Amino acid sequence: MRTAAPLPLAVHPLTREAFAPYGEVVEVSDAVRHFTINAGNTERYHDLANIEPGPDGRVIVSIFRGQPRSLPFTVQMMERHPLASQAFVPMSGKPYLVVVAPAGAPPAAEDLKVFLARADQGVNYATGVWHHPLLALEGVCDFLVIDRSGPGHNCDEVQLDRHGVIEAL
Ligand SMILES: NC(=O)N[C@@H](O)C(=O)O
Ligand code: NI
Repeated sequence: MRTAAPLPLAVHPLTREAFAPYGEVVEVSDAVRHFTINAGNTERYHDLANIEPGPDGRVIVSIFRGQPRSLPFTVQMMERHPLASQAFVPMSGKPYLVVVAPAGAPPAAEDLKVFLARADQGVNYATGVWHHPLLALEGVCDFLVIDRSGPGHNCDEVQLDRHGVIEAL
């Protein structure tokens, strides 16, 4: 059977509103609740992400050191964590790519949404949201990762029938 050519995927700027169907954006913003603490020294941007450890789960904090991806990048697979959320907060001062699809049935290439995240934006994938594994850019990058430790299977992977391709930023 002839395999369809990969579907070109547009790259969108990451905003809280656009990412809302997939989870939260962790960033400084006047649109989020914030207040001054520490005798005026510090501004607290409060409660930015819904961290869900899931049944019998424990929230853990890890660091992922990702090798940079090169463009064009072909999206061949997606994964989800059916039990818990997963957050990535960049630590290396570089942008990165986020590829997501709504929770539920395994996605087709047409369901994929690509965001370019700035170096000062983290993301929290809500439980079950399909996403591509870490897509670092420009160099080796560290990310603080907040996700789950606990019993049960918490990572489903699917191969896409039709691939997507991110040609350029
Ligand atoms: N496998 C693993 O912990 N990493 C993925 O979940 C990912 O989203 O990068
Ligand atoms: Ni993941």
